Amino acid sequence: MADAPATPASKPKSLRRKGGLVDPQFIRNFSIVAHIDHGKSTLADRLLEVTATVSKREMKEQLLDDMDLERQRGITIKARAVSMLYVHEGQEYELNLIDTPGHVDFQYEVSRSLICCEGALLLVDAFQGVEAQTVANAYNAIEHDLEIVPVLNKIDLVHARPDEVKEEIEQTLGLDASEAIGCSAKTGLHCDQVLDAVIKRVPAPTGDPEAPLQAMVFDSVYDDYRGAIVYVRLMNGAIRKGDKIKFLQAGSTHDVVEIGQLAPARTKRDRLSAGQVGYVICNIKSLDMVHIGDTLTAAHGEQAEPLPGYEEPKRMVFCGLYPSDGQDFEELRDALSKLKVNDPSFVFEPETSDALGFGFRCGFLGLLHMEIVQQRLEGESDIDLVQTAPNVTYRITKKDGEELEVHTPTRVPDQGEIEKFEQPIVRVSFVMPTEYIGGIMKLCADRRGEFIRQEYLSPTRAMLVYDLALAEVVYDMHDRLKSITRGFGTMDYEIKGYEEGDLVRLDVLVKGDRVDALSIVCDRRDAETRGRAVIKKLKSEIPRHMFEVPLQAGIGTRILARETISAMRKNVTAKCYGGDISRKRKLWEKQKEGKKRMKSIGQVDIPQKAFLAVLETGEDDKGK
Ligand SMILES: Nc1nc2c(ncn2[C@@H]2O[C@H](COP(=O)(O)OP(=O)(O)OP(=O)(O)O)[C@@H](O)[C@H]2O)c(=O)[nH]1
Repeated sequence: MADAPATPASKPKSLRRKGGLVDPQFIRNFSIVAHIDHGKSTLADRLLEVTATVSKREMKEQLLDDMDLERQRGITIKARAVSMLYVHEGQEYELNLIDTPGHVDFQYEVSRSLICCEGALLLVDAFQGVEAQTVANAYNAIEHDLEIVPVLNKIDLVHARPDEVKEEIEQTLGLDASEAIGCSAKTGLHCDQVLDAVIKRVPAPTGDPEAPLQAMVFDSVYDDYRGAIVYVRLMNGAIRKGDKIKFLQAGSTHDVVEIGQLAPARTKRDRLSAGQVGYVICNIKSLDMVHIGDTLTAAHGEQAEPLPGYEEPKRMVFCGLYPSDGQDFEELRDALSKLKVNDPSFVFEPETSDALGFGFRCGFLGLLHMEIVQQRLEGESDIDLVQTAPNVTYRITKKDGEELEVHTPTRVPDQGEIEKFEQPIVRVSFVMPTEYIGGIMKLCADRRGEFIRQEYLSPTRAMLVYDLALAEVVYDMHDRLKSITRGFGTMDYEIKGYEEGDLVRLDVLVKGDRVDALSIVCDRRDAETRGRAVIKKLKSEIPRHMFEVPLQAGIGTRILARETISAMRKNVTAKCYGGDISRKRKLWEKQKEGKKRMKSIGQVDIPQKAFLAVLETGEDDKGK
């Protein structure tokens, strides 16, 4: 367990130098990298408890995941930093745990957080073993030159297999796992050893507290009362309340109103110096002015060099969001603007669709990010939304030399005008029990994946690496992987770049009218199968009308698939014979509710679900 609290007789040596600056040699900055559900948040909670940063009574489960939504989904979305004091062999240390999001959509944030650390705990579930994100996150940490401390979690489980998992770590990552610490984040067993290992194995930061201020912005959150709260890691120099500071990338200068650390609540400090991690508040009224990865320095006097590599986060997935009721357009704009204040990586712009009216095209870092934004929208406003199917960003060079970045299939020019049609390609790693290798290979082959390599992690588990079009991955790759491997497979991907493809725009016509929200971009060779599948799905989703509704899919004027919804008079109250008017009313009410989620195109009512018909790949029809 933790060292006993200091008594006057055994007062630990302070980590401060004369003059009050914290001596960098007594600071350790580290993060925990892990595959989802391997216990990162639980371990973070335990470390806070062992260091008495939070008492058991105060300990709400998974303190670091403080957003409601994160708690619901059990996924750490935004990076956070907590400072803990810990006494090791009579010396006081400041341990800063920088929490990183584990999901690929937030890769840029992960990368910025890792720059702020000197070491990382590589947390692996001692039963599940190494998974796709374990590998991806570990490589990421190795690339950032971090000292990696392997930790096997959940050793309390009867089926834990620590020795095999150690071997998997050595085999896949080439790390020495002989001294890996076995712990249980749930019971607290050996969690103190984890902290001792952090102190012994993670190097101290090397910054100079006397040099000009240079700090990395690795996260920010928006607070309604205080404005933007900027999380920084000081590389060099010091910062005090009242200082004038400058963001080098954004070029803006501000007065520092408050500085402090998270312990884990915001705790004011007089100053922060090289090696430390904390927050800065400057009354900044919009998160748009704060860029993750930016460098903070002094506004006057000697300025520091910008830290390497600021990047705009890349939005790879787009979809349209439309209010079901056109009246709600302004309300939706307000809701989206409010969301953006807290999440600058999300973008939106107004767009009109013949089918859906006025709405917004929204850009996300990835599919999970999209889901999260939608859930927040639904949770925070009660606008009834229609969402179009997600698509990726294409690059098109036209014959007249014009270059376009296209976020929506409707904007794809006609085939005859296109010289070059490019799409994003990702490198995907799958980790799974060996018996499913065949299934995954088939899935990737069907999606025109390019095989890169296969590795055995242990006699029973393997890793497959493929290059695939991002468009093939964003739709349902994860779901298919889970179903093929009965839940035992995991995947992760990184963007490789753009490559030319044989792509076409496939249009859908409902009763002769092209429905722009139903257009998709796909590989020419898949167009017919996709077209058939979409039409078939639409047929099952669109209710019968009092007239025939022909459905067609095609490229340009060439029709590839056709179905017809036959006419019917729908009399839903017919079965309520007898005169019970209240039952009839209930049915009518229900119908009205259903109508709200519909869009009328021409004379045809299309339910919201039908707009997702474009996700149909037609693979099921091929007998898979
Ligand atoms: N038996 C056992 N269960 C554990 C242990 N540590 C974590 N768990 C459980 O594993 C599950 C996942 O733990 P989390 O801490 O939420 O995992 P995480 O890695 O933070 O997950 P994300 O935040 O989704 O990335 C929870 O149900 C925990 O209760 C452990 O040492 N032993």
